[in-house]
Amino acid sequence: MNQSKEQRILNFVLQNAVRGDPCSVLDAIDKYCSQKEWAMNVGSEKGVILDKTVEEVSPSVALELGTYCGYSGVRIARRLKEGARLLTVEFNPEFAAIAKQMFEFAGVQDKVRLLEGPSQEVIPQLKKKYEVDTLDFVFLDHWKDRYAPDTILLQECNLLRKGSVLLADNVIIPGAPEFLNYIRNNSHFQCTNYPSHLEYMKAGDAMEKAVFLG
Ligand SMILES: Cc1ncnc2c1ncn2[C@@H]1O[C@H](/C=C/CNC(=O)c2cc(-c3ccc(F)cc3)cc(O)c2O)[C@@H](O)[C@H]1O
Ligand SMILES: [Mg+2]
Repeated sequence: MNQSKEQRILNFVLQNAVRGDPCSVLDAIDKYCSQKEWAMNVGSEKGVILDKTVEEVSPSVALELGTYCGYSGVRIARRLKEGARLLTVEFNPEFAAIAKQMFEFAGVQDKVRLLEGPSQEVIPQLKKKYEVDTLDFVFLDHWKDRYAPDTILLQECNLLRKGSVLLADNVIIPGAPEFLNYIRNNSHFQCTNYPSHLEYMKAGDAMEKAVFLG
């Protein structure tokens, strides 16, 4: 059976990056996906916005929705302080297996826990099953029509506290209009838009940051 694109990305990392060096893993993925096969990693340009937000928040507990191959999970984990952890949610078993190998090769596996399943099932389990009190940072990069319902679910599950930061990818391409409409018209959130470009392309994209005001 011929390999998937995601398997080819992982193989390129295993053959071209340095084990235990997260930056070399990110560089290898960006090199492969800009030169060989496009893939929906947040990429290096929007990745800098993600880096800066993680550094600014300095989260103890971070959540990512939509692990895919693990690119943004590695990007976030490499910036986490000692003892901090990233919970990342992925419902596609093949992608989850790829991402786990990506985290191990990058050497961030002790900071990252991959939770397999749909976000709408995993989020209500975070407090009891995964011992989460509240989330300091949430990166939304899964199906775009899930951003709004999952933001509502996070609130219903009391997982956000005053100052929790949400960062959403792709609010221009593919777009998340329902999410933008919800979050920008909600007095409990302070929103900031960060214009950028679609990963590995010239087309315009943007990220949206939303700080929960409690
Ligand atoms: C409810 C639920 N629960 C758990 N895992 C879930 C989940 N919903 C999705 N997932 C998982 O997350 C990833 C999905 C990511 C979706 N991202 C995009 O669709 C995306 C698309 C583009 C894009 C831009 C221009 C184009 F022409 C084509 C595509 C760029 C991007 O950056 C994207 O993120 C994928 O790994 C999927 O299995
Ligand atoms: Mg994305």
